[in-house]
Amino acid sequence: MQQSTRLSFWHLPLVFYVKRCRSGGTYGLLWRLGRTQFSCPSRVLKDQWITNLRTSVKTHSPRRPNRLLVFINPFGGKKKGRKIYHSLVAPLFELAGISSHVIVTERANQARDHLLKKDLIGFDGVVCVGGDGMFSEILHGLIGRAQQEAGICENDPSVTLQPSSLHIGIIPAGSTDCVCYATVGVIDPVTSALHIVVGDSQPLDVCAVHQASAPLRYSVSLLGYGFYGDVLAESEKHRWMGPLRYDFSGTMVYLCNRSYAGIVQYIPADPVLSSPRDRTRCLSGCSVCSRTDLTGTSFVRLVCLFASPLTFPDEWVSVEGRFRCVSLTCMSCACPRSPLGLSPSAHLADGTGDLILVWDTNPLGFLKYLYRHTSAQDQFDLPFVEVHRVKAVRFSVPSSKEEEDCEEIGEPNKQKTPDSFLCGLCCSKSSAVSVWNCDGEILPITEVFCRIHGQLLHLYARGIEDQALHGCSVENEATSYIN
Ligand SMILES: CCCCCCCCCCCCC/C=C/[C@@H](O)[C@H](CO)NC(=O)CCCCCCCCCCCCCCC
Ligand SMILES: Nc1ncnc2c1ncn2[C@@H]1O[C@H](COP(=O)(O)OP(=O)(O)OP(=O)(O)O)[C@@H](O)[C@H]1O
Ligand SMILES: [Ca+2]
Repeated sequence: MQQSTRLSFWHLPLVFYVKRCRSGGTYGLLWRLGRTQFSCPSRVLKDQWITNLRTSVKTHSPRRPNRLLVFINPFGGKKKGRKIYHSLVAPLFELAGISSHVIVTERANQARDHLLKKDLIGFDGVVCVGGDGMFSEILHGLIGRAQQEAGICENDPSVTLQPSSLHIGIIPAGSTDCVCYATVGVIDPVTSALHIVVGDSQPLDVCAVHQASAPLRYSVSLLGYGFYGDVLAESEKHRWMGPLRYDFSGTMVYLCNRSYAGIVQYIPADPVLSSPRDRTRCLSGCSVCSRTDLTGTSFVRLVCLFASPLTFPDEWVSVEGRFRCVSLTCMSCACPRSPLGLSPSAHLADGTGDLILVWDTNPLGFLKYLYRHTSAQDQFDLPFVEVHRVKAVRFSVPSSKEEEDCEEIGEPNKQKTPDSFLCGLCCSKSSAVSVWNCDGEILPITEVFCRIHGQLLHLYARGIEDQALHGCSVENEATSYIN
């Protein structure tokens, strides 16, 4: 059809562009393909128009991809990855002249292994069709590959990791799609595909999670111990429920009313630059992220501290007690379930993470904390919740002796709640330790050392757009055109 348009109406070239539309929420805009036809009195003038348009598109968006490697997880979310890609995304790539090599995965970790081992020459970026788990595979593959190529030992917490040269595009087709929501503002495959087409670039902080006896992991969204670890572990038993498994497991785990002992040590970030309670939001063009100085961390000190965190007590803050949950997030973690996220003022690319400590409390208090994630009410304005902007975190479990001592002296978090007020409903016994939820993957260990690496990844995105700044269809961007 496009071909016949081209032959019969050469004097009526079609220009495609992006138009913005409001989404249902306060932030985030949907992008749609707009088209406009104009008339040209002569072929010569039409050719001039086309040449000039092509040149200006190239100049204004130098990162537009030509060739993409696409991984589709056919089992993510509601199992619609393949359909979403072929019906909504592939036609846009074709229109924009992007060629793609598509791999529908047949097993978990296939995408990661491919990125670690196979030839990637000629690709400008990698597209992930799936959820946060699939994104995590791609993130591990690309970061691992970049370190291999640079000859860097990624397990060494003192080294500066090398960013990957390939951008990642996320086409949301998972259960939570937190990374997509927190970087684009909407869960919409067409919007995400158009951000890829125009070659947007959004840097992203990555948290390296070092464990003594297990391989290094990376996290960009939630690294959570306690409640979120337990919810994930429980939800794996109910995968067949699809996205609903999290609500079901969340309720079950909530009813178990667990808390866990822990020692949390952290290096605070510079409080002059920003604060997790400053009520700002990291939006497209964020000034905090663009001012980020990635050279500021003292790496020598970090490595010493990994070996023995008490070496430099002036930099490390240490707290100990019983926690409902300990969460570390490099971004807001906004998602449809929690539109402002776990830490609404967190920044995508400022080189810091937000450490949220929810001390043990009564069941109603914890419910209040959880419920506030669904509204604009401040979830940090509760006496048993603390939040700190940090550069590194170390978590360990006190020995039983230490734990007894801690209970005797009465820690800030004080009164011990009963182990479980509905014990037996979801668990046969309550465990002394939880697991970590690392972006939706279970880490069955307790002791971790985490370091935030600023802007280690780049996405085809531009951060959440503020609806107040961009009215519907006000600013448009050329995507492509057909003559
Ligand atoms: C009363 C309503 C409370 C609603 C509380 C909503 C809190 C939602 C916070 C979501 C934070 C998501 C962070 C993203 C993490 C991703 O890297 C990861 C991989 O996709 N997703 C999960 O681990 C998936 C984690 C999903 C956690 C869902 C927790 C649901 C809790 C429900 C508790 C209900 C209590 C009812 C009591 C009667
Ligand atoms: N072909 C496959 N078969 C089985 N598992 C796969 C396959 N391809 C990828 N996976 C794994 O499936 C896991 C979940 O996928 P994905 O993240 O896409 O969906 P989800 O879990 O429903 O969504 P979310 O992570 O957003 O909650 C990923 O950890 C990934 O490693
Ligand atoms: Ca950050």
